[in-house]
Amino acid sequence: MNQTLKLIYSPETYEKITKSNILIIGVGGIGCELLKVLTNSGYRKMTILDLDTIEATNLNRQFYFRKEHVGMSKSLVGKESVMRKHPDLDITAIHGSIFDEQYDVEFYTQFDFVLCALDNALAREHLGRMCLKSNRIMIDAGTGGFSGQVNVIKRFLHQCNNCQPSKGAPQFAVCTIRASPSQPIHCVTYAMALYNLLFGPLDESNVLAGLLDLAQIQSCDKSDVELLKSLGIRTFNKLFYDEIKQGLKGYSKEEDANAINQNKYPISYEDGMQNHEVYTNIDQSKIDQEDDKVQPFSYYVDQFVLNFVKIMQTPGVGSFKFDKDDWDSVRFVAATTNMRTFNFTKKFKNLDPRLVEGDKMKYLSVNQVRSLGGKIIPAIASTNAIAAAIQISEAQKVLEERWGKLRMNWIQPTYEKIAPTFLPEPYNTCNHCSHRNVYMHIYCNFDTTKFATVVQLAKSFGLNDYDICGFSGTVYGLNNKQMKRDGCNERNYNKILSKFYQREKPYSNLIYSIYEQTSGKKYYWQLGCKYEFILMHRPDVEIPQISKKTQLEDSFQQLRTLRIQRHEELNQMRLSNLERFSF
Ligand SMILES: Nc1ncnc2c1ncn2[C@@H]1O[C@H](COP(=O)(O)OP(=O)(O)OP(=O)(O)O)[C@@H](O)[C@H]1O
Ligand SMILES: [Zn+2]
Repeated sequence: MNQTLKLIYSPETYEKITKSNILIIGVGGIGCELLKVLTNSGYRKMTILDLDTIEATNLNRQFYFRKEHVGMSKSLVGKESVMRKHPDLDITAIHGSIFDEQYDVEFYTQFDFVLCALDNALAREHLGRMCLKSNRIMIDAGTGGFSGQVNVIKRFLHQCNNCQPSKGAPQFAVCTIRASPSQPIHCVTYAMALYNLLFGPLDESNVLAGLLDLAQIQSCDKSDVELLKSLGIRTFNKLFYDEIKQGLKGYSKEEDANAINQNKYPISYEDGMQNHEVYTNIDQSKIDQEDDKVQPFSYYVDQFVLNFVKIMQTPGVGSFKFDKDDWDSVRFVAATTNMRTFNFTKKFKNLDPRLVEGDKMKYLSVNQVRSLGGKIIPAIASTNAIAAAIQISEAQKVLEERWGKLRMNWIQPTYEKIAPTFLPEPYNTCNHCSHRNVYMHIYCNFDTTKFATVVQLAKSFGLNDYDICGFSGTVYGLNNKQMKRDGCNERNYNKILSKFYQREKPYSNLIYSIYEQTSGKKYYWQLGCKYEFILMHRPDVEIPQISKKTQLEDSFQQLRTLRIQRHEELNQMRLSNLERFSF
């Protein structure tokens, strides 16, 4: 036993630490700090997962990465760097997204707990749900500037991140031109850096430095509008067509380049302008109001070049910095943001952006871009270090099973302190983590009951849109398009329930859940508008039995009331969310 650690931990705790197997999601600012502290605190076995590659902008605080690593996988380089110092550790590095299907409930159950070091709400929510489903404790951290928060979620004990929809405008850590932008904010950051590069002073640290031949752009005759326009078009094609087509610079690893290639869509100025007539009706005298709307795609293609010309002709060009009160710069940045979004929009089908509803990435209006651009705040390395240290101290409580000692911790710059507070209990109508979401228990013999019986049962409850889920995912989805298309429903209909659990006999605590969904739309599901029935294995019960039969009517009454309340809340929330973002 390491002598220093012996002074810190009791022998029992030390043993638990050395034997634990943990999952770390995100190897960014907080993730690197976590790795450092964990590996110096006796933890030996861990899996680290990150989807991204290293950017030049990460180097100032993500200290496991060096200049020569730019373009390489964060998790793989992270592992290599740590193992150089601690060669005997057992670290698995995964270059992938937690949204990937293979990271199912079964994947999570191999770990003792999960440390979350993510930078976006969508991924965090997903992780939260997976931890709830797999009954794994999630220790989550987030920072923004000098503020931060560390939160612990143990199922049924603490509020989950669906309990209360987040209020207030989110802020973003200094972001970055990410190799694979997954949120509008990443595209906005790129666009702002591009503005500063093209029209600002020479700045070696600009993350896009070296991307364009600036000498040619800056030395051109600014009174020649036609020349400026052709330069604008050439710049457009270079950025959004050539660069994207070639594969991103710095991708040394072949598989990275391939993975990215599949999700990239080059767009040339000429193609982008194809539907140009769509927007010629826009009343230029009401351009301010037009800035509130998401315009057709070609509008932004045109705006890129128009504003390029305009800015190039503005006296003082060469010393500009993105300013959210300067409308030419805002419109240029909005146009760039949307082009970049196009480049990385995965399911793009049509030039009209309004047809890509439901896609994670959508186009933004000029005003939305302006508002996002104003909210970017810098990432501070020491805040990340504090957050990671708190996470690890909470982790120790988890291993020691001191549940009552777990805390929500606020890092508050104003008061120069870390404020631990009690973790709130589950919101009693939360359909994800509250006990109340389990409205009924149904006992049946998994070895004899078929999914057909469960389907009949669900029908008799009056459910008309539901999924039956086992530990490792959906087995039967009544309206699940993919399951229907792949013939899964048909195939599974006559199978017995134990079919999906055969590796795990005896199945004493295995369950299936029936989730009712009030709408197939993703945001409803995310906000918890679903009702849950739990099927449990009882070898002696041949005909499925409902455990709380007498409360059946009550349960439905509750469901109905909840449904009405939820719909009202949802509608309000959805509207205000949609106004802010178009995720
Ligand atoms: N779905 C996901 N799956 C896996 N990792 C993710 C996912 N979403 C985000 N991440 C990772 O979480 C990490 C968050 O780290 P951090 O907040 O430091 O962001 P960053 O992109 O490295 O830096 P910046 O502050 O410049 O945005 C990133 O490395 C990012 O790749
Ligand atoms: Zn909850």
